[in-house]
Amino acid sequence: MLAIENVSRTFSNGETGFKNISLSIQKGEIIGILGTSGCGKSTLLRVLSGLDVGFKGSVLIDGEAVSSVHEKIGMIFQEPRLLPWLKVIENISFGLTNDLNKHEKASKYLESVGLKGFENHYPKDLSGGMAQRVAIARALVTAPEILLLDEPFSALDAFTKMQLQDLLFSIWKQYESTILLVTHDIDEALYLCDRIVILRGQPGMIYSEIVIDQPKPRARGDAYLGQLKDKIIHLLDLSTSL
Ligand SMILES: Nc1ncnc2c1ncn2[C@@H]1O[C@H](COP(=O)(O)OP(=O)(O)OP(=O)(O)O)[C@@H](O)[C@H]1O
Repeated sequence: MLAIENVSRTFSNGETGFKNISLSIQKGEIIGILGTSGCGKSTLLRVLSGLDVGFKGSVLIDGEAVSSVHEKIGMIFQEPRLLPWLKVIENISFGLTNDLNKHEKASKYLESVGLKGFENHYPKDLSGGMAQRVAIARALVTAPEILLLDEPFSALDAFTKMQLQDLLFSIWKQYESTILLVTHDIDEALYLCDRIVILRGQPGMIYSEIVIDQPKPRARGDAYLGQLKDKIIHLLDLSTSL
């Protein structure tokens, strides 16, 4: 379980990324974080990942405080961030320094993201969607219990995006990962998440939380999800009066 208790992050220049965030996330839950630009979503993920430890409050994984990068956490960013001089398989196994089975493990996750046969390609020879699949495999190879995703599909075309959303769903089913998904895409959050947390303000605070009590996999374009989308647009204060 991931417990976030009254966490705030203020930077040395006095800027506050977000404040007073408390959330309790159960194993296997998929939580969406939605909020307009600048409300602190990326800052929150950096804090949860252990990359940014200058926060107030507490972040606990299974009761243990996060105070540095944590082996139970895997992170996926908007861009794949692959090492261009390494082959696909080497990019995936990069974090498994002393693991004798690193090649086998990397091959397994390469296959789970649908890239069998691309082991020896270099990042420059991959499409954006393929590169992001490699980034997903690289995050999975250390078998993290919690996956933090920061707008992972926002740079991709609509079709690739849908394919990778389905890939994320199948990974969640297979590995029972706990997932925190920061996204600007309300449809994506409604398609994948059990709960959506809405941040508002600058600094961002939790404004609302919506539970999506619909079994997964869900149908894209479902009428009930459409109603929830309208509600979320309202909660985010995005609707314009014409
Ligand atoms: N290292 C930093 N130093 C100072 N201020 C920062 C730093 N990182 C983030 N901020 C500030 O914290 C606030 C939240 O930024 P953050 O990038 O987390 O927002 P976001 O919700 O992820 O935005 P977006 O949706 O545009 O990616 C912003 O006002 C930003 O300027």
